[in-house]
Amino acid sequence: MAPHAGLLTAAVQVRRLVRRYDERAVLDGVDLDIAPGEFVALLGKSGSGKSTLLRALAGLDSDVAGTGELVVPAQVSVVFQDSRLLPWARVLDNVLLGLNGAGERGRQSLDEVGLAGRENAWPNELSGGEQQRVALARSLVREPELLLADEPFGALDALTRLKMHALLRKLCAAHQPAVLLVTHDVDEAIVLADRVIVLDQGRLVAQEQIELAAPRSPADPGFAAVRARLLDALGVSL
Ligand SMILES: Nc1ncnc2c1ncn2[C@@H]1O[C@H](COP(=O)(O)OP(=O)(O)OP(=O)(O)O)[C@@H](O)[C@H]1O
Repeated sequence: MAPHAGLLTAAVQVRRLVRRYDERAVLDGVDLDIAPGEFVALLGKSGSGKSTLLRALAGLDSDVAGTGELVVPAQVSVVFQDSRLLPWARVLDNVLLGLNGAGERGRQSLDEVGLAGRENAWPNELSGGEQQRVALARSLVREPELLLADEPFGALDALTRLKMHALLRKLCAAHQPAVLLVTHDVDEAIVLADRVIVLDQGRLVAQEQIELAAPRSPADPGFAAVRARLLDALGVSL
């Protein structure tokens, strides 16, 4: 049996990934597999290397090349904390940026994120939550095999964030991308992910398979125990 048999089916395969800034290893030998369609949430203290890892997977950091193995699918979409919409382009044009002749797909994507009828709006006419919905539509219209999300709901109020959780769950069920979601919010990670991983000083130090039935809520039996284990891995004592 070849040592890599089985990994052929992984959407993401990272081995011994290292990223240094001025000799300091910010990613210090990261190994990570994400299966097709698997939703992985990444937790870690501020400065632990979460965004650095996401940027490496997004192909936005050429300096990690050659340090280890980094295999990602051809189609990768990224969503950030701010929507990064072009202010001078209408909503539909933002969704379709760079895609020719895909107007109908763009409209469908906007419908999927609850923005049917807003195709001709300008980004500054939308709320922060609506702008993030456009960013999700822009990502998903490309049918990514991997969706990378760096605190996509971090700037939203608590109620909007809950709605966005439900939306993201629905979109992931429909499109089945592999997902890596960076978040500071332990409950958000448990509610959304199949698996939660914890990064500390550039190393993956813990992981937790979330077996709780979906849709999940922090009030569910068993939720508090998972949260306690993750907080422990994060070095937070209550
Ligand atoms: N361009 C850079 N030059 C030097 N150091 C950097 C650079 N980018 C990131 N770092 C350092 O790498 C470390 C990890 O940063 P990173 O942004 O990945 O952390 P993070 O876990 O995403 O943090 P946060 O939760 O605060 O967003 C930090 O100590 C940061 O100062």
